[in-house]
Amino acid sequence: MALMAGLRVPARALLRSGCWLRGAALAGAEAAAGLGAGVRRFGSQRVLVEPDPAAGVAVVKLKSPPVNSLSLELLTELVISLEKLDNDKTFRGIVLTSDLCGVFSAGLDLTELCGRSPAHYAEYWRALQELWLRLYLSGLVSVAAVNGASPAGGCLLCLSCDYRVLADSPSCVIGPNETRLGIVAPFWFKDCMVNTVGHRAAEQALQLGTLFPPAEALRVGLVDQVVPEDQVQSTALAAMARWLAIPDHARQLTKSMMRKPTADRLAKHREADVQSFVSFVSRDSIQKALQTYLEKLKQKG
Ligand SMILES: CCCCC/C=C\C/C=C\CC/C=C/CC(=O)SCCNC(=O)CCNC(=O)[C@H](O)C(C)(C)COP(=O)(O)OP(=O)(O)OC[C@H]1O[C@@H](n2cnc3c(N)ncnc32)[C@H](O)[C@@H]1OP(=O)(O)O
Repeated sequence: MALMAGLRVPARALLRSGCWLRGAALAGAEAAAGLGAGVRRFGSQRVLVEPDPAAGVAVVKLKSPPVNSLSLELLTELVISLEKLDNDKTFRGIVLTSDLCGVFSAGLDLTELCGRSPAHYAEYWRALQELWLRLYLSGLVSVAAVNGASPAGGCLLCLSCDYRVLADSPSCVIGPNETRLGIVAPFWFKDCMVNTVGHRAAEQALQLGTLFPPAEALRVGLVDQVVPEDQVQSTALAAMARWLAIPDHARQLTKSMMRKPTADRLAKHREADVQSFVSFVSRDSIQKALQTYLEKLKQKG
C-alpha cells in the first residue's frame, strides 16, 4: 500500500492509474490528439473527458482503479458524461477507452451484486440499463479503444460502440464470461453479441463463457481491428475520421434503423428486466457463486 494525501491507496492502483508513469507520454498523446493548451479536460472523478472541439471528438477515459469495474458511481458518471456530449453540438464522436494500464473494464462491479438489498440491486440494474441504452443509441460515432482486458460487462460496453480497436496483448481478452461465474448475461447483452458476431458464434461464446484473445476476437468479428498496444488510440482516431466523413443525419438514421429494434426490446420491458435481475441475483445459490468468485479474485491478487 502507498500513502497519498492521507489516503491508503494500493500501489498497483496508483501504477494502473498511470499518473506516475505516463505524464510525459500524455503530453505527447495530447499533442497527437490535437489537444492544445487552451482546451480543457472535463469529466468527473471516475470519467475523464478529453475534448478536441476542432475535430468534434472527445476521448472518454474510464479511470476507476483498480480495474474500472462498473460500480454504481462509475455507471452514473459515465451516463452523465455521455449525456453531456450527446447534447453538445460541438461533438460528433467519442473514443471510449481506459485510463488504467492493462484493464479496459472488469465488467460489473461484483461488490454491487453481493450481499446488498433488493432495492440496491434494482437501482444498480436501472443504472446499467440506462448506460447501455444511451451508449447503444447515441447519435455520436462511438469507437472503443480497448487497451486492456474487457470481460462480461466490459465487453458489453465495447459492443455498444460502433467500432472496436483492440490492443494486441495476451492480457487483452474480451468476451462474455458470465456463465463461468455461474450467472447469466441479460438478453440485451445476448442480442448485442448476436448482432455483432452472428447467432452461432454468440451461442457458443455465451454458453462457454469464452474470453477471446485478440486474434480470436478479430477472427470471430467481436472486434474490428487488432493493433499494437501503443497504437490503439491513434488507430481509433483514424477510424473515427472515416466514420465522421459520412454526413451525420444519414449515418444516425441508419444507426437507429439497425439498433432501435434491439434497444426497444429492453426499453419496452425495462421494469420487468429489473425484477428478473433482482430475483435472479437474490437467489442463495447465485449469491454463493458470486461470493466464491470474488474471494478467488481477491486471493489471486
Ligand atoms: C434465468 C433468469 C435469468 C435472468 C437474468 C437477468 C439478469 C441477468 C443476471 C445477471 C447478470 C449479471 C451480469 C454480469 C456481467 C458482469 O460483468 S459480471 C463481472 C465479470 N467480470 C469478471 O469476471 C472479471 C473479473 N476480474 C478479472 O478477471 C481481473 O480482475 C482482470 C479484469 C482481468 C484484471 O486482472 P488483474 O490481475 O489486473 O487484477 P486483479 O484480478 O488482481 O483485481 C484487482 C482487484 O480488483 C478486484 N476486482 C476485479 N474484478 C472485479 C469486479 N468485476 N468487481 C469487483 N472487484 C473486482 C479484485 O478482487 C482485486 O481486488 P483486491 O484484491 O481487493 O485488490
